[in-house]
Amino acid sequence: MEAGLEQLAEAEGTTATWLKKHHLMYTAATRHPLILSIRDGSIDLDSFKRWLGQDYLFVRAFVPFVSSVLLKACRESDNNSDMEVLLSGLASLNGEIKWFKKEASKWGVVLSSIVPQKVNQDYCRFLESLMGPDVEYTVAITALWAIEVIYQQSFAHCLEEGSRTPPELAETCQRWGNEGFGQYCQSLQKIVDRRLLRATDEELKKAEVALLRVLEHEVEFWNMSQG
Ligand SMILES: Cc1ncc(CNC=O)c(N)n1
Repeated sequence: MEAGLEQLAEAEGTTATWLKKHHLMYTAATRHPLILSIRDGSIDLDSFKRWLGQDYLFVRAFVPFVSSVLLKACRESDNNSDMEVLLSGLASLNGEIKWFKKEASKWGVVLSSIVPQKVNQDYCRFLESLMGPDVEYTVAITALWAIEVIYQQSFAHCLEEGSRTPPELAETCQRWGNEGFGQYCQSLQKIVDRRLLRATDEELKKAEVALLRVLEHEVEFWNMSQG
């Protein structure tokens, strides 16, 4: 039984093993009360607006982070297609920033006067800590995958059958819950698993720690938005 499970995990990749090992934290991040309240329609719209404003600032800080991972891929990757996956992710952030501006005006959220909260600053500082040339590509792309997959899993949950997501929030859920974004996350996960197969023990440890830090920051980010 034990060996069977381990073999399965190995066939699935290291990321799947880690998500099983840390499933409580993973569930805390992807099934947070704020997400569940979107899904059941009981969401407090002030929480949503707070999330919207703070997430806009986060995404602006996320652009240089994704660029730094792209730069590492160009320099360190053993596979040509990594660059294309990362470039598509970077390109989609252009539309995302435009979407935030449109969505903010729809809700009467004035983006120019949003002040980053401490939780958001801490998360952005964490991103910055992964941007230096001393951080391995494998570690940085593990964090990127984790950041993306948490949003994908969270918002896809709000689109599942039986969910009662308010129609005015459907577009938000679509943005990260759509199938194309799901495929992007899977592409990232495949890259991470491929890199982890060739990683040193030290890199493996650092990558797993990066995943855990992302999970913690994401839970804090939802908590902050909920107020
Ligand atoms: C806090 C947080 N985590 C992940 C994402 C998703 N990535 C890019 O949009 C996001 N927007 N915000």
